[in-house]
Amino acid sequence: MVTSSYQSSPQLPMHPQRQRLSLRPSSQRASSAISSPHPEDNHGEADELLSQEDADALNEIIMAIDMKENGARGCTLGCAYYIALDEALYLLEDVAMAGVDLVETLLLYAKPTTVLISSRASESLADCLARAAQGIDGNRGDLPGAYILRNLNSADFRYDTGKDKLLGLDLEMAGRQSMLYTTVVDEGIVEDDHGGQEGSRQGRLMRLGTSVNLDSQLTVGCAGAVLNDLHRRKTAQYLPNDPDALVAYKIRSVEMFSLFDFMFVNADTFASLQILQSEHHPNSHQQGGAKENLSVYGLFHHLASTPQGKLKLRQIFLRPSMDIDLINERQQTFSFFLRPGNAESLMNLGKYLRKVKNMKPVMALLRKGVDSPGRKISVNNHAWATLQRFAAYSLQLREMLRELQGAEKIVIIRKVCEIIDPFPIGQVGELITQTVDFEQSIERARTAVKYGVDAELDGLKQSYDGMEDFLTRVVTRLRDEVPEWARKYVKNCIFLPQLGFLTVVSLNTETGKGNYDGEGLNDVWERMFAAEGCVYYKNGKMKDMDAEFGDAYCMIIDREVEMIHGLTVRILEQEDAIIAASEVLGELDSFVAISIGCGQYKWTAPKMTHENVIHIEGGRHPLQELVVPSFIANDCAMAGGLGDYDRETPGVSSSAASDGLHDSVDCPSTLLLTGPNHSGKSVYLKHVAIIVYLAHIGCFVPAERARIGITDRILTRIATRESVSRNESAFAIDLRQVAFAMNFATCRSLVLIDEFGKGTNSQDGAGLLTATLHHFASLGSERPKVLAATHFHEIFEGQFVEESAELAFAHMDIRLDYDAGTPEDQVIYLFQLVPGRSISSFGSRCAAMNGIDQAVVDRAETIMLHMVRNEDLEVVCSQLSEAESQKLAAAEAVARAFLEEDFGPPPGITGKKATDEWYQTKLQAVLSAGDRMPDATSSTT
Ligand SMILES: Nc1ncnc2c1ncn2[C@@H]1O[C@H](COP(=O)(O)OP(=O)(O)OP(=O)(O)O)[C@@H](O)[C@H]1O
Repeated sequence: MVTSSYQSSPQLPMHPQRQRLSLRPSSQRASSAISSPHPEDNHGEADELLSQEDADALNEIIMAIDMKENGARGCTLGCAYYIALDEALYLLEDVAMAGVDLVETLLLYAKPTTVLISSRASESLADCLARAAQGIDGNRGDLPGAYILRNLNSADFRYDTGKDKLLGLDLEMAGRQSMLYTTVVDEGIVEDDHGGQEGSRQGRLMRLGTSVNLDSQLTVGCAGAVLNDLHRRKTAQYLPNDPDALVAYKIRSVEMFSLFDFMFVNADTFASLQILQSEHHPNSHQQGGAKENLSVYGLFHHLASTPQGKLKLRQIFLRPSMDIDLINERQQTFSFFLRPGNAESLMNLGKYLRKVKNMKPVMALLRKGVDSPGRKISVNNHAWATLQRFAAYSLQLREMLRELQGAEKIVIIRKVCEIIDPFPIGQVGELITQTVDFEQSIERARTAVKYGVDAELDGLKQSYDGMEDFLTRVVTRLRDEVPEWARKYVKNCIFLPQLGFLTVVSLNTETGKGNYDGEGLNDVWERMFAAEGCVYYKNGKMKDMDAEFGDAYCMIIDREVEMIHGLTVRILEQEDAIIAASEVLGELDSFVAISIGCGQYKWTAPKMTHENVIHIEGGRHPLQELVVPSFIANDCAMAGGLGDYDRETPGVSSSAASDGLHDSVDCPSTLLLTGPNHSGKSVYLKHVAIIVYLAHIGCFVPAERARIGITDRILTRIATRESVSRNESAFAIDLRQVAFAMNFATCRSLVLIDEFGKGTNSQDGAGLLTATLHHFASLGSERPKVLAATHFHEIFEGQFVEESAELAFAHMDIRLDYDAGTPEDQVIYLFQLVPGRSISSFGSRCAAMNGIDQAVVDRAETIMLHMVRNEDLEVVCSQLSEAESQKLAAAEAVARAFLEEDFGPPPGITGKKATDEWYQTKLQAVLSAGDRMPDATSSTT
C-alpha cells in the first residue's frame, strides 16, 4: 500500500519568484485622508485569512503628534500618521491656536495603535496622551484607548530630518502624471533612476512641495518621527536580505489634510452630541476593537454589512461635508433607495452585501503568498475561494443595481457599474475557477491545481496516480528475490517526500532491528528510520526508482507552485481593480445602511441652502425619541451673520424662502433658553446641532421639514463628563471649550453653550455668560449662530442681556399646579419651546421630585424668596424665630446659673455616696434655671 501523499512538505523551498510578487508598481488608490480603518472594521476576514501577526501588522496605525507653545498665541499642533492597510502617510496642516481638544479630535479620527511624542512635549500634551492611552476616560465616548505611547528623542521630530525623510520616499504622489521611482538608500540618501544624488534634490523638493505643505513645520517633523519608527520596525522585524522587508511598511502615497477641509466637529462635540460613542473592550486590540454604544452613528453602524462598508460609514460620519452638491447627491441616493418600489431591492442589496468581504487583507495575503506554512485553510477562509465569491457576488450586485428603474441617475450606482467591470472582476473569478482545485487544496493544506489546466502537470500527476499499482508490482518482485523465510517480513514499498522510495520491513521488537535487512542479496540495505513497528530501508532497487520516478512528486509541487504563482501574478495585475471594487461596494454598503436607517427612523430629507440659516419644523432628538414614551417635537429658526463671502455671492443673502419655512430676515442669531431643570433645554440644543450635523453628511434628519444652511463648524460647551483625558478641573474645561469656540467660530458656525459658568460662583458665572453672549453678538456680520441655555436668571433681572433682533429669548414650557398633592404633580413638563424667558428654574420643585427631604426644600424656598426680594441674606439668616429666641434665652439662663455656682462640696460632706448626692442636687438647681424659661425643656436637656 502506498502510504505517502501530497501532505505536508514544509521543507520544500519557496518558489523563488513568489517572493518578488509585491514589487510591482501600483497606481494611486482610493484612500482616506482622515478616519482610518480600525481593527473593529478590518478584522473578520483579515483574522480568518491572515495569521494574528500579519493581521496586527496590517492594522497598525502609527501616529506622531507635536505641539509647540507660541506664548500668547497659544499652541501650534502638528501631526502625521501612517495607515499600514492603506500604505499611506497622512499629514495634517499645522493648526495654530490649538489645544488638547484637537489632539483628542485627531485621536478620534485616526484611532492610532501607536502614538509617538517627543520627550520634550509639553506636560499637557503628554498628560492627555498618557491618559487616553490607558483608556482612563472610559465614559468619554469614542476616544480610543489602549494605544502604545512611545516617547522619542526630540531630535526625531526635527523639521530638517523630517523633510529629508519625506524626500527619500519611494512615492507615487497623488494626481502626478509621471511617477517618481526612487530607491530609498537607508536614511534619506536617495538615488534617482539615473543614479544621481544631490543633483536632483531640488527637483524632488519641488515635486514634494506639490503634495506636502512644507510650511507645516511641526507636521513635517512628525512625519520624520513616523518614518523613523517604520524604519526601526523594519530593521527589528526583518533580516537584512529578507525580500519581505521591501514590502513591509511600504508607503505608496502621502496626503496632506486639514481639519477644516470638512465641517469641523471636534472630539468634545462628537462626545457631547453622542454622535460617536463606543465602549472599549478591555482587550480591544486583541478582540477586534470597540463596541458601538448608544450613539447617532450606532443607529446605522449595525446596518452596514461589510467591514469596508462600516469603515466608509465611519468616514462619512467623521467627515460631514460642506459641499452642497455632494450632500444633494447623497440625499438623492437615499431618496432613490427609499422609493416604495425599491423597498424589496434595498433589503436584497443588504443581504448580498453581507456576503462581500474586504479585499484589502486578501490582496495583502496574496502578495505575501497564499500558501505560507502553518496557515489554516478551510472551505470558507481559503483566499482563492474568498476572491472567487467576491467576484461572483460583486457581479451579481452590479446586475441587481442595473435592473433598478432610474438607476442610471444615481451616482453610486453608476460608479459601481463602472468599477465592477465584468472584464477584470469576472475574469479574476473565472481564472480562479479554472485553476484552483478547492477540494484537493483543503486536503493538502496548500493550493492544488485542477486537472486539465496544464498538460505537463497532468502528466506528472497521472504518473503519480499510477504509482500505487506500480509499487505493488515492485514489492511482489522484491519478495521473489529475498530468501523465502524473509518474504513474510517485507511488507511494502512507499514513497516519502524528501526521502524518496523505501522498503518497509517489520520490526523485531526484541532486537530493535528489522526482521530482515538484505541478507543473502548482493545489495546494501541502509536503515533510514523505524516507526510504528516497521523499519524503513533504502536499498539499490529503491535508489534506482528514486532516480527514475522520485522527482515526480517534487516536480508536481514545483509545477503547481509555478502555476499558482502565475495565477497570483495575473490576479495582482488586477489588484487595483479588485480593491476599487471592494471599496465601491463598501461605499454602496454605507449608503444602503443609511437608507435603511432613514427609512426605519422615518427621517426626512432637509433642504440644503447657501443661506446662513437653520430652519427646523418638528425636529426631534434621534436618540431621546427612542427612550421616552412620547417625544415632543420642536421648531428652530436662526440665521447667522452674512459674512463677506455671503454678501458678495449672489443669491446667498436672499431671505426669501420658497418652501414655506421661516424667512431669515426675522431670525435671531442667538437664542437664549431658560426653563426649569429637566424641562428639555439640553435636549433641544442638542437636537438642533444633531440635525445640522446629519444634514451635512447628506443624511435625512429627524424633523418634519428642515432648511439647513451650509455650516462650517459645530462648536459646543456642554458638560459630558467631569474629568476627561486632561488633568483639569471641570470649570477649566468649560472655559477652554468656550475659548475654543470664540477662537474658531465664523459666521457659518453653530455654537452651543449649555449652562456655561455654573462651575464657579454665580456672580462670576453670570458675568462670564453675559460677556460671552455679548462677544458673539458684537461680531456683526461675522456673528455665528449661538444656542445657549442657562439658569442664571439674574442676568435678565439686572437687564444685563436684553432681547434684540439678533438675540431672542425662549424657554421650555411647563404647567404649574401648587395645589397638587405630590411634588411630581406640581410641575408638569410640556417640553415645548415658547418665546420669552421663564421666571424660575424651579430647582427646589425639581429637588422635591427627586427625593430631597421636604424640610430642606422648604428652607431652600425660603432662602430663595429672600434672594428674589434682593434682601441681605446675612441679616435674614441672623433673624431668629420666636421659638428659637426662647430656646436661646433658656440656654443662656442655665449657663449663667452654672457659672455662679461653687462646685466644691462643703466641709462635712465626705465619702463617695454623700458627695454624689450633693452633686445631683446642685445639678438639678442649675437646670431648673432653664426650666423657668417657657418652652425650654429640649434645649436644656
Ligand atoms: N422634547 C422632549 N420630549 C419628551 N421628553 C423630553 C423632551 N426633551 C427632554 N425630554 C426629557 O426630559 C429629560 C431632561 O431633559 P434635559 O436634560 O434636556 O433638561 P434640561 O432642561 O437641560 O435640564 P437641566 O437644566 O437640569 O440640565 C430628558 O432626559 C428627556 O427624558
